[in-house]
Amino acid sequence: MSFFSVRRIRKSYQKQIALHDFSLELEEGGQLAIVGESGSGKSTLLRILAGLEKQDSGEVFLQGQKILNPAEKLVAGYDEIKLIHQDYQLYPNSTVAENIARPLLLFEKNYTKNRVKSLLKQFGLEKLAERLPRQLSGGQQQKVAIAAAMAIEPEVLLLDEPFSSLDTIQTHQLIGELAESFKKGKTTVIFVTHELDDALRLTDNVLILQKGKIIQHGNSQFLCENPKNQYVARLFSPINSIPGKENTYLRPSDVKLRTRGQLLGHVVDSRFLVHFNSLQVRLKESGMIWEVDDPLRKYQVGDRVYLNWDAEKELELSS
Ligand SMILES: Nc1ncnc2c1ncn2[C@@H]1O[C@H](COP(=O)(O)OP(=O)(O)OP(=O)(O)O)[C@@H](O)[C@H]1O
Repeated sequence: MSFFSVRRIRKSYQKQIALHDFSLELEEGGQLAIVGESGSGKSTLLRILAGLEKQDSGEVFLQGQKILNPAEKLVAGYDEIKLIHQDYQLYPNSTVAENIARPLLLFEKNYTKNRVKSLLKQFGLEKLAERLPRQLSGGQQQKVAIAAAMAIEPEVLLLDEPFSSLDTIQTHQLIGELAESFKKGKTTVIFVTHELDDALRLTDNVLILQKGKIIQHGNSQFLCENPKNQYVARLFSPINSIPGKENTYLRPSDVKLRTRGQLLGHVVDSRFLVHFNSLQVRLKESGMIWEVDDPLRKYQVGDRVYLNWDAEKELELSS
């Protein structure tokens, strides 16, 4: 049996199925990102994994020990499994160091002092130790919340989109920093998010959840090259439907712009992006709009272009 083992979890709310037969194995120190759209069952799953919500069937084991749900245990939850979400509250009148020390109140003083010192270092919070939460940025507050959750050295850390209040730049920076500190501490982490980009900044081990079901599990290259359905494909880029070929699509980067060839169209819009111009091309025959990358920034609105591609780049995708 692996370190953290989730077997055939099912959960419904009234008639709504939130999770179908969810199973997972994770090794000690392993990291997994679960990507799913809103309502796909991510929060429900994490609450069940933490022993904070009762599943209809299925079991969770940590190091071979069964995680009991609230119907089976007097005090719900476990110190070994910490769940952090966006609304995690810091104590407003306690400093950063005191917030991190809070969960350690019953521990020996010297141990607490050393543990807080080591967490401040691990999370790069040493210079902020004496500040109050209101004197910190949103990202710094999140880091303190995560450091406090790790004070009692949980075996598993569950992160439920804890960064949604931050902007993209802050989120990416924070995830990068956390990824480093998790590696140092060898923490087993499950991170749920609806943003693939955020997931990949933490780990290349990604599981895609849709309507409570596991759709695909793999690394980013595998998922990008072999998407199981349109949702997985669209996590990486927009996709263009090929006229006359049902369920067959092309990524904008796989379309070649030429002066003659397969499909004729006109550029109707062009946007400057960092590595290429992104063109909107109206296809002459079907009237469809395709999104196409123009890496040489050659084409302008109004230009006539032929769109070509290699057959092996075609993606056959169910909805
Ligand atoms: N307490 C509840 N009572 C009834 N239905 C619920 C309850 N909690 C969740 N659901 C439903 O279960 C499904 C999964 O919800 P869940 O919150 O787990 O999804 P999620 O992927 O975390 O969504 P989000 O990204 O929006 O937080 C949704 O259809 C939701 O409406």
